[in-house]
Amino acid sequence: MSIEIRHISKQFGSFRALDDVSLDIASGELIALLGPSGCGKTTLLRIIAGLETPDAGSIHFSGADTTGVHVRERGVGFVFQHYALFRHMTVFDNVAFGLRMKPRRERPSEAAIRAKVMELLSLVQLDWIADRYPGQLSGGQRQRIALARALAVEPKVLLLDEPFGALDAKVRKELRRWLRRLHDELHVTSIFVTHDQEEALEVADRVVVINQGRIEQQGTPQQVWDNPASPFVYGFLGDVNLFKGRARDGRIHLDDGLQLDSPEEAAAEGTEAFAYVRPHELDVQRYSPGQALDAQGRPSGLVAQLERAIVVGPLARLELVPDGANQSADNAHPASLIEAHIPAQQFYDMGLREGETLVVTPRRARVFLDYAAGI
Ligand SMILES: Nc1ncnc2c1ncn2[C@@H]1O[C@H](COP(=O)(O)OP(=O)(O)OP(=O)(O)O)[C@@H](O)[C@H]1O
Repeated sequence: MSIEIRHISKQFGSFRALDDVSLDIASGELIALLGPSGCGKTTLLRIIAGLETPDAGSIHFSGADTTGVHVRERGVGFVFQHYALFRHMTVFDNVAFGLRMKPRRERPSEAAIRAKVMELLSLVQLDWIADRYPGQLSGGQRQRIALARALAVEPKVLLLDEPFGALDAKVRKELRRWLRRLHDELHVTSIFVTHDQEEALEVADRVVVINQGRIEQQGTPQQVWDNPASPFVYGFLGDVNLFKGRARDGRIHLDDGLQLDSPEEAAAEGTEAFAYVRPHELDVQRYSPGQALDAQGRPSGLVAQLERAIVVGPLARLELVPDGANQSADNAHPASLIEAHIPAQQFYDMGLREGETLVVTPRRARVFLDYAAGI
């Protein structure tokens, strides 16, 4: 079943939680709604479910307007972060609940219910705990049972609101891989709400980034990661270094003296510019006098002190303080920390020490012009 979201707006008092949101979700797709706390993800999910009424706009399931359809009639399954299972019922009875509550003429026989529940429990790989009570399960097992219960009534749409939010990092990782495999088997149109970018990028076919009640960007995980549409998305999808500067003579002059190519649209002289560089996009070399200049005598990199190095596993995270001597005279901004990520092996091979002077050079930068830095 496809879902079409058309111009949805929602206010709570004077607060605008959703502002003209439109989105098409294809049948069988797994979409992640990603954004910071309070951006409106849950409100959108609740409107799709029919638990909340929009002030404006409409929701269509496979082309049919469902705006006035009651939540019970929408064929939606839910899994929430704290969707408590019935504590006094066994795992089996929890999963069977929705089937047993069906009107008599739609209700399967007890034998058919048993077969269906056991099939679902084996799908979530928990058929061996059918007789246990929720209090005897781990958090991850409980969420898998909650998912089996949601799937029992064969929903046309599955809505998951931070389903793994309360679990520890390792279990979360296992469960999201498991959810992805399950989705590949079942192909139920699913919407997954999370504020965790790694989770969204790993699980979803398509990621929809929401900020302050509006969609900032949508695309495959690769598309949004490679080409963030705004400073907000850039900052939200991972660590980033922000360098400020101005457009001059067709190039971007950073406050640190470094020059970058201007973005495609011609930058008006003097326009404020923000260059975003991910920590792994910085080359790091040991400094020697004169080395940080290009053939025209312009800085080719930023001279900075290695203040701290954190080496964990295969990665060395370097915290660098830009060298004031290399900054242009009109620099009004205080030096901020630069973070560079290099392979741990390179760190050891170079024999880097805290306190040394290094040169960092962006291999790639994304420049946004005259744009309030959204991070
Ligand atoms: N019933 C309500 N009454 C008043 N304000 C509300 C109500 N529901 C949500 N809000 C506000 O609307 C905004 C969006 O809330 P929503 O729950 O959709 O955010 P979210 O992106 O899901 O955040 P989180 O990740 O923290 O759950 C928040 O500022 C919230 O305080």
